[in-house]
Amino acid sequence: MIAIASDHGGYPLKEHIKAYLAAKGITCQDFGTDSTESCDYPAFGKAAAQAVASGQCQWGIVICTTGIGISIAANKVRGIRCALCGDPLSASLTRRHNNANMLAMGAGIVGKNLAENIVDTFLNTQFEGGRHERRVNALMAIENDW
Ligand SMILES: O=C[C@H](O)[C@H](O)[C@H](O)COP(=O)(O)O
Repeated sequence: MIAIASDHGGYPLKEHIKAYLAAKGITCQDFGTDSTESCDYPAFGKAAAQAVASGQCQWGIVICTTGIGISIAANKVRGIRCALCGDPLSASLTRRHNNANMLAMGAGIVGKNLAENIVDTFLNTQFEGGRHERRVNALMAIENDW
């Protein structure tokens, strides 16, 4: 199960990715928004991130116009490593090195075909562990410093 969310700027791409994944038999739990009517991205990024952090969903995908605001929102939730990716190599490396559990994309930055490629790469790439595990552990420990 994949948590998916967007603001108005990401809504059309969210709907496209949902349909794309559904055609592959992958189900998304949609945390909104439900139209292109103007809304505020923090609540939607937070809702999808909480679903991932709680274990309700394995992965999260969040989309706004740039991908920046909604990725910041998701990364405010404890346990989340949300990577903003605009290309498949970044999607691959953030899974291999950062063990990212959420993907953010900018609907104004990537087209539908590129977004599909980024999503496929993200979902099909494994964490490498090793030296990266030490770094990810140190990254998450920052949450306990404050
Ligand atoms: O980081 C923020 C997102 O890209 C938003 O989608 C964007 O700021 C929305 O802007 P507007 O209200 O002008 O559509």
